[in-house]
Amino acid sequence: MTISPRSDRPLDLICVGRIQVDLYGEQFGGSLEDMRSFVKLLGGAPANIAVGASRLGLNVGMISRVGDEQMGRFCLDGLEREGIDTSHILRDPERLTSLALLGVKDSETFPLLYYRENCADAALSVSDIDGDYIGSARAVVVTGTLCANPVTESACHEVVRQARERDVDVILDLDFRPVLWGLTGQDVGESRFVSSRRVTDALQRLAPSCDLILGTLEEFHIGGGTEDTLAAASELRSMTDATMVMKLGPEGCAVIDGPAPRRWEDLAITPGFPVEVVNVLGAGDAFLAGLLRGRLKGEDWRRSCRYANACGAIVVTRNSCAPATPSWRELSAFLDAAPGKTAEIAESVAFQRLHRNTTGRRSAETLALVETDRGVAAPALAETLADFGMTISGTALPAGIWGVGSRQPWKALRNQDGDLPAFAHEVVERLRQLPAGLNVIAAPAGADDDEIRALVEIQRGCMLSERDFLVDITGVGPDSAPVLNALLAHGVTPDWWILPSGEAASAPPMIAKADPACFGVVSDRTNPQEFARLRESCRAHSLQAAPFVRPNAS
Ligand SMILES: Nc1ncnc2c1ncn2[C@@H]1O[C@H](COP(=O)(O)OP(=O)(O)O)[C@@H](O)[C@H]1O
Ligand SMILES: O=C(O)C[C@@H](O)[C@H](O)C(=O)COP(=O)(O)O
Repeated sequence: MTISPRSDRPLDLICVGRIQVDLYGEQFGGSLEDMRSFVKLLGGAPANIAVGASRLGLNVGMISRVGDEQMGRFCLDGLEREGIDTSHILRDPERLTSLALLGVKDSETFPLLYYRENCADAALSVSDIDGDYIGSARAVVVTGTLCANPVTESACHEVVRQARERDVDVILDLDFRPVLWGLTGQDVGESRFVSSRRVTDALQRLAPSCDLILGTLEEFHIGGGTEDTLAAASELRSMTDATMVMKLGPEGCAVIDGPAPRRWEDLAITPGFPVEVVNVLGAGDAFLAGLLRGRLKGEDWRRSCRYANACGAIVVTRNSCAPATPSWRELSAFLDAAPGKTAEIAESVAFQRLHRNTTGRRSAETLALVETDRGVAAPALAETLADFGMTISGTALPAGIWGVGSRQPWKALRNQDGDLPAFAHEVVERLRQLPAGLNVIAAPAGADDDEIRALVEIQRGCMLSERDFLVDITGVGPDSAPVLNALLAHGVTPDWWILPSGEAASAPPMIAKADPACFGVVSDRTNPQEFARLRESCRAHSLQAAPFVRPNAS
């Protein structure tokens, strides 16, 4: 694959093909029949690749279709929040967005059940392909599954034709899912290989037009039409000059840039990173994102393969696909780990927070905190606040909003039942049941043992339910610095700190030192000079500064 010098093009990459909702089983160790609850995530291999590449700093767009309904909007919204250009994803008024149900049955079985009958992305057709859009990118990714139906196969060939005409690199992820070709029963969607001449022929029609072809061993077998891996590579080589990359699971990967090797010993393998496997689904998509981050930013194959292996390894340690893919900061931290320490790093809380706080997050501009007292939250106000955090009492409020803390209720609650950590535990349970978009503010009275334990517990709950956690120490008295220090020292590391304006400017160095993944500081901006000092101090420590909004001030 040559690196296109056309860096003037607005997009680095366009991914073409399925966008779907992944419904991920939340219980480990059961079959899909026994699964009791599912979490809804963005999915579909090309969408996963797009998310991964965007998180690593590439400019990415997609060509596909989603249904013009709630699930389609969920996918578009997710892609947009990841910074992906969705201008060429059609909203199909007649078809539904596809779904996949996934789970972890045991350490080697990851059931996958597709709901794709007449789905929106399987109707992507030639007339949806805009040559100028393709020409705005340096590379396009197509996947073998596009060839599984005649409509998307024609669209795929049109993408490739337009790309060739416009000097855009063509990347083919062989991506073989036998069930999507009707080669297995619906109940074994996870099956990775069934020999089929029809599939081999379809992939071989694409191969000559590609610059880069990727696949697992099974995917090379189907692409080459033989289960002898080296013979398959040689067969593909006889019809394409593309660089070929073989994904080898935990072993890493191999690049075949010239003639196919005759012996295994001649394969140039870049070794993988040892990690504890939770779920292998999505590894290949993250792998390709990492590989492209390397190649499209001018790195050599060796380094690009290291990026790719690291991305794949990180994803297998997590129980999701697109949401699990790492940011550039995460990938860099993983690569900096001492040899033999990668498994430890991947599992550390600090690494998980770095992931959370460097992926798909809101910026200070969109974080508004409204100060309100207990009882003030009228339904209308509550509705406006649905997306933001509130300091409110621990009781249910109108419009389904439920928060934690506020100065006196925090204390009152402890006095009421005498056990603050137990209350915090209850909060964690409740958080799982609340809709996305509600964040949590806790306002401790100080930093005693009970409070610290409660804050750490709620922090864990926020992480699990993907909510921002804010700790408000504006009420702790005139000098909040010792409280801030004590909380940080005991592992209270919220996404945002809410600090009194007079002292806020001195806090960022302390926070950044103890918790480099912190998102920022929220403070009152009634004194513009103090707020400006805070902003400056935050900027110097890679933190954001966000203002309070007072309800009567807007
Ligand atoms: N168990 C593992 N340990 C470490 N890295 C892995 C593991 N499984 C996969 N990877 C990484 O992810 C890449 C893709 O995984 P693989 O299972 O080969 O492909 P796919 O997900 O497409 O089936 C591998 O080449 C490797 O870099
Ligand atoms: O696109 C699919 O086939 C399923 C995806 O939604 C899911 O995210 C996934 O399983 C991707 O896994 P991979 O093909 O193993 O990378």
